[in-house]
Amino acid sequence: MDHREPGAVVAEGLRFGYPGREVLRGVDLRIGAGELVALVGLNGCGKSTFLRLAAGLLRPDGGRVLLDGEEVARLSRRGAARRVALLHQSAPPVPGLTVRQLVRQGRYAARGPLGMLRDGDDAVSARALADAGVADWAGRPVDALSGGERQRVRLAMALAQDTRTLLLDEPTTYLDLRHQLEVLQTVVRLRAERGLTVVMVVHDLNHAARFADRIVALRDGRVAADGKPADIVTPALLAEVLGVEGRVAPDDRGGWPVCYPDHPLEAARPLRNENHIH
Ligand SMILES: Nc1ncnc2c1ncn2[C@@H]1O[C@H](COP(=O)(O)OP(=O)(O)OP(=O)(O)O)[C@@H](O)[C@H]1O
Repeated sequence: MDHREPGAVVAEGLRFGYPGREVLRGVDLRIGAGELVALVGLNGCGKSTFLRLAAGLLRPDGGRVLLDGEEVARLSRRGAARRVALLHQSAPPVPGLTVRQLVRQGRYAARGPLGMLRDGDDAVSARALADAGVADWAGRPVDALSGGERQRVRLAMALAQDTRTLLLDEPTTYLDLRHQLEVLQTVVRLRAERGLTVVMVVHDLNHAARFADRIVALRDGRVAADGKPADIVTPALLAEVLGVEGRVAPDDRGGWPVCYPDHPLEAARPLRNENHIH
């Protein structure tokens, strides 16, 4: 795996804290170009913080993140936004702004120095609207859409950046089951068609196990487990990383592991091995 390839994401000894709260305590992770990785862990374990560091929106306190072999913290905002797009749960939309207008904002990094739209911008925006399944709402104000509809518009906005790397922070939040599957299948398809690298935070371990090539679990500010779903989705992962007692069995058609969570544990069980539980 060449970690200087376009699309590769590497974290080395990554540390970050908010005032009075240490969140990441040394994350080491190497994601090759074209991988589809699910990031899992308890609420507050630092998944969104990791994505924000990888997108260059936060600066590490220690260590670094490399995109295509270049240190993100040294890139300009625009330079980072040409390499990586982040879908996150952002602030409420500007009143009256239409879906088309919002999605075109995703093109800002690709524009010239005076913010001029370039040839092809409209085509890229239109393709992003179609890929996210929101083309029919292009003329509607974003603030008049439901939570689930807005979430798909956020996906379109991230796709409009047309980057090799996509970071998706809970892309299925607010979506009904059908649209959760539709978005995840779209992500899988785009990864296959365009060779995208995708890192997505998902809370549903069954979605992670079915759609991702690899699952990375964070706990206590570090990578607690990292591997193929079939290798690492076990009752131990449920107990030690997600704080749940449960069972795991292979899907009878696809073979991927399916979790049956039974009870929350009082606290996540101590890690059996300091580094990796698989
Ligand atoms: N802007 C901030 N200022 C201070 N603390 C913050 C800030 N953003 C996040 N935190 C804290 O940092 C920790 C990690 O937050 P983060 O959002 O990265 O977690 P997460 O794993 O994405 O959680 P969730 O699953 O709930 O989305 C949490 O304890 C959170 O309260």
